[in-house]
Amino acid sequence: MSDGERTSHGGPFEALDAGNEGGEGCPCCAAKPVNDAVAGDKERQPSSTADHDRRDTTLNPQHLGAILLRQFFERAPNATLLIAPESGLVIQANRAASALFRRKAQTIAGRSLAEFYPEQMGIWHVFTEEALVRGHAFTRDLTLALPDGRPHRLEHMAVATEQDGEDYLLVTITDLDVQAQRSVDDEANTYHRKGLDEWRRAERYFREIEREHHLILAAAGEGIYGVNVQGETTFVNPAAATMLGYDPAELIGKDMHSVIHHHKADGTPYAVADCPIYNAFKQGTVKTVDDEVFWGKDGRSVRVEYTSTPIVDNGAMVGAVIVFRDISERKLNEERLRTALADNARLRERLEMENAYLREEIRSQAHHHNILGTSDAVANLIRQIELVAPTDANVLVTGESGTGKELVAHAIHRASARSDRPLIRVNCAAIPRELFESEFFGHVRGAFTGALRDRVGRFELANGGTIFLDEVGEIPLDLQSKLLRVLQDRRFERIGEDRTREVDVRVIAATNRDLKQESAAGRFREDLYFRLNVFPIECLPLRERTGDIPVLAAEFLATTCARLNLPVPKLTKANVEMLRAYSWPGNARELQNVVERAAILARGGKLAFSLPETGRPGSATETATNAVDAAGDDAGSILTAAEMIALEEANIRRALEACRGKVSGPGGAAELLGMKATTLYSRLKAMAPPSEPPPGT
Ligand SMILES: Nc1ncnc2c1ncn2[C@@H]1O[C@H](COP(=O)(O)OP(=O)(O)OP(=O)(O)O)[C@@H](O)[C@H]1O
Repeated sequence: MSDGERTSHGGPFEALDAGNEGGEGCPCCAAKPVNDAVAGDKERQPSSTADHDRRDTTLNPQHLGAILLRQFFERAPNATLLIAPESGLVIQANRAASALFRRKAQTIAGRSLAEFYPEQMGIWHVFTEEALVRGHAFTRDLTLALPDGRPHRLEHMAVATEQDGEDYLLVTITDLDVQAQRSVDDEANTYHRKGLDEWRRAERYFREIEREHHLILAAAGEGIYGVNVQGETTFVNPAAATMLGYDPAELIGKDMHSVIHHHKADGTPYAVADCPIYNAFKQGTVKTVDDEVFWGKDGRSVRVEYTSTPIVDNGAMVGAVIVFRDISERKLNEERLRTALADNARLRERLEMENAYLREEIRSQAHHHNILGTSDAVANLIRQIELVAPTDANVLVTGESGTGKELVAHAIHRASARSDRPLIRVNCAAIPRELFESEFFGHVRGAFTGALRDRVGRFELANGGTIFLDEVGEIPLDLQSKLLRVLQDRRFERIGEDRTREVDVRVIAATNRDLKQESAAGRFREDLYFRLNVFPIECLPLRERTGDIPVLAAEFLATTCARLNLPVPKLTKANVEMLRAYSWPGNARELQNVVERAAILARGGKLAFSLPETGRPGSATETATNAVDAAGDDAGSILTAAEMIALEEANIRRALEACRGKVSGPGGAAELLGMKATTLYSRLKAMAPPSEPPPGT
């Protein structure tokens, strides 16, 4: 069969094609246009059957349908063949088929399938049979012999129909590679679209976050600014700008250190190299500074605390963010509080001191009277006091208990240039060993258990005045060295405090011990002894200056009666002699007690002294009493010093017997004798053993 014969083969579109080239003889050419779409093509030069069809203006619906079908066939994107299965000829091929077969459509129509599918006709038969039987079929077994020789993966799909007793197949050929590529492209498109959407969403999200961050930065009460690695400001929040009195625009891009951080609070220049903000990103560490100044636009300094945090981007340091707070108000309040607390502490100390002074004042009232006495001893004593008082020399007053040592200390202080400052007495015998240091030098709160608050020591209280260390021989050895230091250097520290305090104090010490002997025995530091004993004053016992007894007795009687509002009884010569005859182991204090008791017990203006029992017959005491009795109002027999000592010792022994050997405390011999326990102990030490009979017995 020739090409010309093959193209003349009829088919479903044959009626449309036959004799219609150029539109001649077309039954619908004279008809009116059916629609604008078809009419719209009129202007185009007809070049094909389809163009001719478009040019038609009057078509009946069947004709139109046929034309449209033909056009759809022509323009279908897949290669499509109209096949007569019985003859195995291609009746028509569309443009896509022409493209696939790499041949003009006209050269495909009318040709045998065997030309295009050589050696595959068996597959074709099976395929067409199936399509004819089932109405449709598809296969991927057929391949095309194309000029490029490239294997094409194809899918053939056939739909069967019948016309005028003839079977026809419409075979659509899909290039599977193209289809696969389309799927890939489509998938890629989908991904692309999705990615684009995702990206837009992320962009929106970040825009939102940035907006929120800006809002947060703007709303933050703290000043926040950022600097790049050159130290130039990259952003400033409104709070920072307001605190420093700038407009944010004035700070952006400027070297922040030289604008706001150029000097320290004391006015010295602040080198950039020392600036913690710069160091934050140079060293990659966060720096926190709790008290520095930033400088405002108007030149005023703003006290700030700030944190400089390095900003790292992709492993590289890109700058720092600085968050700061104006602490001027807080610092002011802290300073006010500190001042208030210091004032409070000062006030408390002053009150404490005043309290101590007042207590001293009350206590020293007892010593307010002058040193009395007509004896040479008292005259000598007063001379010594007058001599030493104006100097600042330390004084060591020695003497038995009750001989007037404290009275001497007060007299020296009163007559000194320090008299307008207090005299502070410390009874060293009354301080528990562990409290010595605190008592002397004070302590700070928490220095030891029970130190609930700061305490001023006695040395500090006496500053500018005099400290009277009564019973100085009782100071423990370990504290003696500290005492020596304050005497030498005039410096000391409160317990628990590093601060060294200076003090200007005159020291008057008193003791009934023989400190020389004590230091020889290693119980008292020799250097301290010499330090204290710059000017020694000895107070003689009353028994060695009995001439003072009348004056003292009269004074004690007068002051007692005045104090107790009693009539003043007459102190007779006999009374005086009786008093002179007694050995007065308790010295003036004992005399004072005896006189006081007698004043209270006086009947009808007559004094009756109740002196301690004199002891056994023939004893020195008895002798003394008898001598006084015998003398009446006249001067009687006088006891010798040895007799007096014997009398005193006998008296002490009797007191010990009466108290069953108890020396100190309530009901002890010291109380009975009217002397201090420490004095009694030193007396006992000096006494002969009890087996030895006292002289004169
Ligand atoms: N010469 C004196 N003139 C007036 N009063 C005196 C005299 N001597 C002592 N007294 C009085 O005797 C009492 C004891 O005196 P003071 O306390 O001064 O003695 P002391 O030696 O310090 O005693 P102690 O060693 O027991 O502390 C005081 O009331 C004091 O006024």
